[in-house]
Amino acid sequence: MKDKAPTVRHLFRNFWRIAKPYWVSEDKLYAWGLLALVIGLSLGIVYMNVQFNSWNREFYNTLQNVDAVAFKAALIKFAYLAFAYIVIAVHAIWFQQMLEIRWRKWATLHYTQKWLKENNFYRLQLTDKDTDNPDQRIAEDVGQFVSISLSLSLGLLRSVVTLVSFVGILWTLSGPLKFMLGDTAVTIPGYMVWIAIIYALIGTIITILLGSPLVGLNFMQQRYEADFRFGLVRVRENAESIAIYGGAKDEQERLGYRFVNVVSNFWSLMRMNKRLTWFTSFWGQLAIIFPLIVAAPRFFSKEIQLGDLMQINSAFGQVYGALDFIIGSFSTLANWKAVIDRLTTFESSINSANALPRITPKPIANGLQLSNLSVSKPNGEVLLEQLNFSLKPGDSLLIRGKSGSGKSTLLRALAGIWPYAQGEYAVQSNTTSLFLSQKPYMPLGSLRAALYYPNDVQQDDAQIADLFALAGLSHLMSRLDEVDSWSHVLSLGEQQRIALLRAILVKPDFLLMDESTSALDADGEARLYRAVAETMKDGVMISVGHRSGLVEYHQQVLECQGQGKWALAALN
Ligand SMILES: Nc1ncnc2c1ncn2[C@@H]1O[C@H](COP(=O)(O)OP(=O)(O)OP(=O)(O)O)[C@@H](O)[C@H]1O
Repeated sequence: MKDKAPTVRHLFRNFWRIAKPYWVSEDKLYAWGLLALVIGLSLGIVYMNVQFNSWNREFYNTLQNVDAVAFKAALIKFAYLAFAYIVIAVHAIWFQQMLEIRWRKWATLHYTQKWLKENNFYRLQLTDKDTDNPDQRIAEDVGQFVSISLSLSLGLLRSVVTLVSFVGILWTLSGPLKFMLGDTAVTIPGYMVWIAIIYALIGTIITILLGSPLVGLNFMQQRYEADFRFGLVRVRENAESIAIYGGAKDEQERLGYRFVNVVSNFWSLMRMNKRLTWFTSFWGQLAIIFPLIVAAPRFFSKEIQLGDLMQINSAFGQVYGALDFIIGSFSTLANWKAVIDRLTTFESSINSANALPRITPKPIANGLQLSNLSVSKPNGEVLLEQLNFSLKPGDSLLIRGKSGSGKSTLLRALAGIWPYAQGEYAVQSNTTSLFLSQKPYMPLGSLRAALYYPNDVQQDDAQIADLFALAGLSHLMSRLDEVDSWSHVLSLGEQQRIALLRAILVKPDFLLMDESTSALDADGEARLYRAVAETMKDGVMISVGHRSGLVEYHQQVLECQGQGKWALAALN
């Protein structure tokens, strides 16, 4: 686990690297079209604000002139303006959210595919040093990235356009400020504009100084939250083992440690936010009254009317509001940077997982053939050195040896998922293979789906009934289409029997079994092995197992002797 946020110098380059795939994807016409629409509506809102601003002058002048007719007309005008504003504002949000969900949908699919592609999710566990909790990256960060990117960029655009529009208005309205500096007469044209800029600049600088620690703290908060959640998920997934060990107290402590991080980091966030809010609220409140104070002398000297004063006030508010955008969204900006950092790390972790070597099997006419294949641990320690053997359809091999000698790892290499292997591996092309591990995988869904996983479900109930009878699972026949969490409901032995039946139903060309009958009694194992061996009589069957009973179903044995050594012998 890393302890501090990575420093991403090229924030915008990283942003574009993450964002670009969508904006050049097959959805690009829709994406750019919606963006143009949202930009148009945002500009419409600025236009309406300009209208409201000049309405201010008209309206307040009717009050100063005590003109009831003009007052009524101004109210009617307000109703039109307000209606148009509401329609534009509603649709601006609507289309922005439409763009947001399309982009998120696309990006989530993109990341899920990238993560699942070519076993990257598995390889990530082997290489992963930087990326914690890929599930959170995909489920939360992608959504946040899209939503913050849109709101920030559109907010920025709106602020710039507001600024450009209202600086002109404020310049014209505010008039020059004239005063004497010693003997010299000084004139500052459009002085309210300068005041607004200085006011916002001071605010921004102080906010940046106060708010900068928020970037790192937000990053760490997300990480601690995810670590804590992961801890809870582990307890749920290993509920039985923890209960049997009586490990609840220990787990409570572990979860407590993880949650302490969540709480203490949150306190730091609170302190930073408090410091920041003291200032931003003070500055925001001052902004309401400040322009009135600064412009009041010209009102009292009758240079401007009440309407002008109010219009100046509203224009100052717009200019300051636009400049204030960065101030107000400082924590969002910090959050955005943190999300980009996390997605960038995730993306590069997937890339490095993807870049791990792959052993690409060469095609041969039939069976499989290993020539000088060496299998190692991730740290380079050799488990099996220069393996040479070949198996033809109808052959079967039993792999034995002491614990830790590399039996499972060899099966992983043969299944094509272990990256740390060198040498030649040739295999018949266009074949199907099935890997059964000691703890079979039961997908979420019906028992029937689990039985055929990962192939298409068939409806051959007569065959399933025969197989269930053979495996002693007839009591499950009536629950075939029931959806349940089968990995928790079924005993390990039952799950292993389901997995073996899967091999019979799927009838692969290559069957790799890693102690997949370890939880069965000797009789059950013999019955099922016989049926599996019969199914595999035209395929290749490779088993890892310790039990002597397994010898009967295999023709050859590979003894893994540790430190790279091995020996191959014929059985029977
Ligand atoms: N993902 C991994 N990362 C690091 N080391 C690993 C990984 N997987 C396996 N190893 C190491 O490789 C060695 C061989 O493991 P493997 O599971 O192949 O042994 P095995 O012979 O099948 O043992 P057992 O009979 O106990 O199942 C072990 O020392 C193990 O710690």
